[in-house]
Amino acid sequence: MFKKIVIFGVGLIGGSIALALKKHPEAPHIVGVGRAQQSLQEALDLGLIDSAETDIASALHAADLVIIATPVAQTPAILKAIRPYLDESTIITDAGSTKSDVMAYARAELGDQVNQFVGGHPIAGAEKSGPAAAMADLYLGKNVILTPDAQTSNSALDQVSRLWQQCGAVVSHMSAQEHDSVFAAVSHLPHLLAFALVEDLAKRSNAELLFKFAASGFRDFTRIAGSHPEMWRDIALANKTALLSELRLYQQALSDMTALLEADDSRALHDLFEHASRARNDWAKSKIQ
Ligand SMILES: NC(=O)C1=CN([C@@H]2O[C@H](COP(=O)(O)OP(=O)(O)OC[C@H]3O[C@@H](n4cnc5c(N)ncnc54)[C@H](O)[C@@H]3O)[C@@H](O)[C@H]2O)C=CC1
Ligand SMILES: O=C(O)C(=O)Cc1ccc(O)cc1
Repeated sequence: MFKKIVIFGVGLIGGSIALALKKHPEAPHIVGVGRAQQSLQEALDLGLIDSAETDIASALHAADLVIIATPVAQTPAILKAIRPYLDESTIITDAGSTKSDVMAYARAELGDQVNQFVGGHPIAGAEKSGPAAAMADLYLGKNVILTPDAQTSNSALDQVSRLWQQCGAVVSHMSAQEHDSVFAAVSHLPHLLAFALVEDLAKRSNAELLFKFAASGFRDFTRIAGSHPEMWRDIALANKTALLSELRLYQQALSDMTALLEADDSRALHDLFEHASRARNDWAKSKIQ
């Protein structure tokens, strides 16, 4: 178990790591470093962290792990700021939703200490953000992807794996590039579609009427459009190439569906819905087991 952990960004993701670790008998001392004094104070009041620091040198003194859980575009500045205070055994990891950008930032900012960096991404979260949204059981049974490369130290990788296992998660490894192409399809694209649909309706002159009668299907499809704007701006820009390719595939799927509807192709529409419905139900069943 780590003895002193510094978390940059004590919101939903960083705060949930802190709460999960606090359930262990030998819980580490957890220091929070934040951008907004108010949310750091909230994290202290909620008992997510043991102390709050604004001074990076004191925050990092004798720290054995640094976790970056901020929007991904904050990563290079944080790595630059901590570099002078890292000793040779301090491990650095992150929880960002994109990984090629983060791995490149680590190579650019950490120099010969890049082997101490382990890229990570918990596949668990919510449309809610901030310290008050943190949950001790957020990671129970959930996947965490780590993206080691040829330079990553095995010992750092093992220790970060164990940290996530202590939070109840199931750890897998992938290259950063594979990670970004998988999550462009199953996470980043759906979030953009939800934002696009809500925005399209919200801009219409009869938006009030539309929202008044929208029901559970709309709620399910658009829940994630309530997510944090800065976080999603950063994810979209960081994973732009993979996301643009998913958007093009989706546009083609919409064009194909439009053509079927225009042609009143009842049989093809039914087959498409049947195939998609079976795939969705099989996926949901496989998640319950
Ligand atoms: N929300 C989700 O469901 C998931 C989010 N992630 C990733 O985790 C990261 C954090 O997301 P959340 O916890 O949801 O966001 P959040 O908004 O709940 O928390 C982020 C915290 O970082 C702080 N912050 C921002 N810039 C900072 C800086 N330069 N230095 C120190 N603190 C700073 C903010 O004040 C905030 O308290 C993001 O990179 C996101 O892509 C990963 C998996 C799931
Ligand atoms: O709210 C939801 O259902 C999510 O999908 C949360 C989420 C958001 C970003 C991630 O990188 C991983 C999980």
